[in-house]
Amino acid sequence: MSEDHKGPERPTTGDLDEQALFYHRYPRPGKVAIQPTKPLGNQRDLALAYTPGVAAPCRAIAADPSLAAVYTSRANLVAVLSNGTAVLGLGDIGPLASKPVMEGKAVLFKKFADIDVFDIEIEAREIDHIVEVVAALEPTFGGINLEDIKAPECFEVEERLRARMKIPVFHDDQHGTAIIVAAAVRNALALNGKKIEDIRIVSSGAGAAALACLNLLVSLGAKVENITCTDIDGVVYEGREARMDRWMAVYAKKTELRTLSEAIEGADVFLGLSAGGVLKPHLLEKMAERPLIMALANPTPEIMPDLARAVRPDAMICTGRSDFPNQVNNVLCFPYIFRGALDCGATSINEEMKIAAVDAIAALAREEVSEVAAKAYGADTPVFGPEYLIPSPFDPRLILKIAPAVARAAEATGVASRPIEDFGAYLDLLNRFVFRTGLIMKPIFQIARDSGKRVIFADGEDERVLRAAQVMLEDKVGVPILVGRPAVIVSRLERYGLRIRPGKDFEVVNPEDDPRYRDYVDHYFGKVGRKGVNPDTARTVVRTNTTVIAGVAVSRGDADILICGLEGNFVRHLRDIRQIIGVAEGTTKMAAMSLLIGQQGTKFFLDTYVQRDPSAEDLAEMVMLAATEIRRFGIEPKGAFVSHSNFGTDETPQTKKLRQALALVRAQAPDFEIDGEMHGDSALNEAIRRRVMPTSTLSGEANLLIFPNLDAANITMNVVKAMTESLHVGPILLGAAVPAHVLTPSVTSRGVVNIAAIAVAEAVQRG
Ligand SMILES: NC(=O)C1=CN([C@@H]2O[C@H](COP(=O)(O)OP(=O)(O)OC[C@H]3O[C@@H](n4cnc5c(N)ncnc54)[C@H](OP(=O)(O)O)[C@@H]3O)[C@@H](O)[C@H]2O)C=CC1
Ligand SMILES: CC(=O)C(=O)O
Ligand SMILES: [Mg+2]
Repeated sequence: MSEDHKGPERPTTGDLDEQALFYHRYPRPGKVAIQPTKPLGNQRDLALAYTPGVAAPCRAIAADPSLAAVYTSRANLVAVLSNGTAVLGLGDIGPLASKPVMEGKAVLFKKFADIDVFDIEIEAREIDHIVEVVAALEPTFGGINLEDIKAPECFEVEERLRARMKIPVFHDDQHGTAIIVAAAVRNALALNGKKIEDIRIVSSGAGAAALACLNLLVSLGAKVENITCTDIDGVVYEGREARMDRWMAVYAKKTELRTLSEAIEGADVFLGLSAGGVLKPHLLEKMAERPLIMALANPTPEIMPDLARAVRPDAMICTGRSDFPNQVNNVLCFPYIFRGALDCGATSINEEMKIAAVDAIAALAREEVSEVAAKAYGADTPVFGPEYLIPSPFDPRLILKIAPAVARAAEATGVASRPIEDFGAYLDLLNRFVFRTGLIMKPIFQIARDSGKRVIFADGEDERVLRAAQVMLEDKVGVPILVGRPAVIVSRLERYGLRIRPGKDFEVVNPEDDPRYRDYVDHYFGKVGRKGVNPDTARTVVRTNTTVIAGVAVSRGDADILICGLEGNFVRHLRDIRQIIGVAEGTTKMAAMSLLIGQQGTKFFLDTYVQRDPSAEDLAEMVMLAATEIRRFGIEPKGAFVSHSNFGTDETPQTKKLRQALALVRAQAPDFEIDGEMHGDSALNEAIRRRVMPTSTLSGEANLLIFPNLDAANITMNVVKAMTESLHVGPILLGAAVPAHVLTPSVTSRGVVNIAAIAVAEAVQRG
C-alpha cells in the first residue's frame, strides 16, 4: 500500500513541472490501478472467481477461443506499448521513462471511451525483438496501440505485426495523428477555399507522425509533387546522403531546395511533427495567403501560436497542446477508433476505417455545439471557423460519431468478426456512457416524439433553454415556445452558434410587447382577483413575471405544458402554478419526485421539494401519482416507505403515519409492490429485508423511496447525488392540472430537455 494521503503541501507556484510531479506522485504514485468488476467478498465468490470455479471458463475458451470475448475482459483490453525511442518530442529516453506517457494514454482510453488498458514498456530496440514480444501478447489483448516508437523501425514493426496478428495493431503516432491532421486540413480548406489537389505542403519532420500524415493527405487527394519533406538534415531530396529510408524516399524529389527556409516559400500548409522551436517566425512571411500552420511537436510546438499570429494574422494555427485553440492531437482519435474496432471485433484497423474517422471528426466541428459539449470548451462556445477547426478532446460527441462510423466501415470491409447487429442499440449504449440518462429516458422520448405538444418556457432567454429548444426541435420532442425578448433571444442564439430562429422555428411571447397582453391580464386577474391582487398589480405582474405569463398561456390553451424555475425561488414559482393552473381533478395537493441516475442504478425519491410534512392521506395520494409517472419510464414501481424504524421497531407519529399511508395505498392498489416502514438498506437489499421481515410484500430492490417528510427526502436525495455523482432528473412535479414543472437553478440544458420530454410524455398520455 503506497497511498500517501497527507503528502507534502501542494506546490504553491504556478510552475507546471512542479505541479505535474505532485499530480503524478500523490495520493498514490502513478495514474492507473486495476479495478475488479466482480464481487469478492466471501468464500463463495472466491470459489467462483478463482479455483475451482475459474476452470469452467478456461475449459469453455479452450474449446472455443471466441468465448474469450465473453468470459474475460480481453475484448475491451488494449495494450499501450512502447519501447521509449521517440517519446513525445523528448526523443529516445527509453522505456522506463516513457511510462508516465503510456499511463497517461491508458487514462485517456478509459476516460474517453471506457477501454481498459495495460501500459507495457519493453526493453527492445531491434525490429525482430519488438515484433516477437508484441506478437506473443495476442492472447491477452483485443487490440495493440503502439506508441512512441521511432521511425523508421516503427513502420516495419507495424507492418509485420499487422500481417501476423488477428487483432488491430495501430501505431497511434502515425495513424491517430494522421486522422486528426487530415480532418483539420479538410476543414481549413473549406474555410480558405483552397483545393487539396492544389495545396503545397511543407513538413518539418520525416518521422513516424509526419510521413503517416503525408500519406493520408495523399490518399485524400494531395499531390506528392506538391509536398516537400524536411527533417533535421534539411530537405529530403533524391540522392541525399543523410538519413534516407524507403518510407521517406516516397517524398524525395529532384530539387535544388535544401533548407526549410527555402522549402516554405509559397507553401499553403506547414506540417510540423519534429521538434520545439524549429520554425522561426520570419519564415512564415514566405507562406501563401491564409496558410494553415500546424505546429504539432509536443510538448513545445515548432512555433508558439502567438509568435506565428504576430507575423501571419491571416493564418489558421494548430498545435498539439491543450492550452491553445485547435488542439490537433491524436487523443481525438485513438480512444474512439479503438472503441469502434473493439465493439465489432475488428481484426484490423484498415484505411476505410481511418477515413471514416476523418469524415466523422471533420463533420463534427461543423455541427453546433451542444450544451454538454459546450462545457468542454470553457467560457466561449465555439463556432466553426479558423479558431475552431476540430472538436475539443472533451467533446462528448466524439465517441458517438467516430465509434459507430468506424464499426460500420469495419463491417463494410469485412474485418468485423462480431458485426454490430443493431446500431440503434449500440448508439444507446454509447449515449448511456456519455450522458448516463440515455437509456432510462428512452421510453419517455419515444412517447414524446412527434407529439406536437407545445412547451412554454418561462425562462426563454436562458442559454440552457435555447440549447434545449434546439435539441427539442431536432429530436421532435415537443414544440418550444419561449417567453423572452426576441432581440435578446436572437443575439444569444448567434453567440452560442445555434441555428434555430424565432418566428421561423419557434414562437416567442415577448413580455414587453405582445398583442395578447390585455387578455392575459384579464385571465390572470380572473384567477387571482380575489386573492389580494388588484388590477394594477395584475398588469405589472403580467409584464414582469415570466412564470405568470407562461402559466396564463397554458391556462388559456395557448400552450400545453409549462416549464419554469431556472431562475428564482422554487416556492414562488410553485405558488404561481397553484394559483393559475391548480391541481388536477381528483387530486388535493401537488408533490415533487426526483430521479437519480447513477452507476449503481436508478432511484425515485418522494417528495423532495413540495410537501413539508405530508399526512398519511397526502403520502398515499403522492405515491399513486408517482406510480403513474414511473410507469411512463417503462418501469414497474416498487415502493418502500423509509424510516429510522424497521418494520415496527419504533413507534412515533411519523412511523404510524407511514403505516397508515401504506394501508391506504394497498387498499387502492392491492397489486402495487410496496412495503414499510423500513430502513433504507432494507429497501435496497432483499436479503437484509427478508432477515427482519420474511413475508415482506416487496421483492427485490425498491426503486421508489418514500420519505416521512421533506427534510428527510431532500437531504437524502442530495447526499446520495453528491456521494454517487448521480445525475438528477427533476424535480418532476406531480398533480398539476396540466403538466407543469419547476426546475432548479442548477439544471443543465440536458436536464431541461429531459424534463420537457417527461412533461410532453405526460401530456400525450393524459390526452
Ligand atoms: N500532436 C500530436 O498528436 C502528435 C505529435 N507528435 C510530435 O511529433 C514529433 C515527432 O514524433 P514522431 O514522428 O513520433 O517521432 P520520430 O522520431 O519518428 O520523428 C521525428 C522526426 O522529426 C525530425 N526532427 C527531429 N528534430 C528535428 C529538428 N530539430 N529539425 C527538423 N527535424 C527534426 C526527425 O529527423 P531525424 O530522424 O533526422 O532526427 C524525424 O524526422 C514529436 O514532437 C511528437 O511529440 C507525434 C505524434 C502525435
Ligand atoms: C501526442 C503524441 O502521441 C505524441 O506527441 O507523441
Ligand atoms: Mg505519441
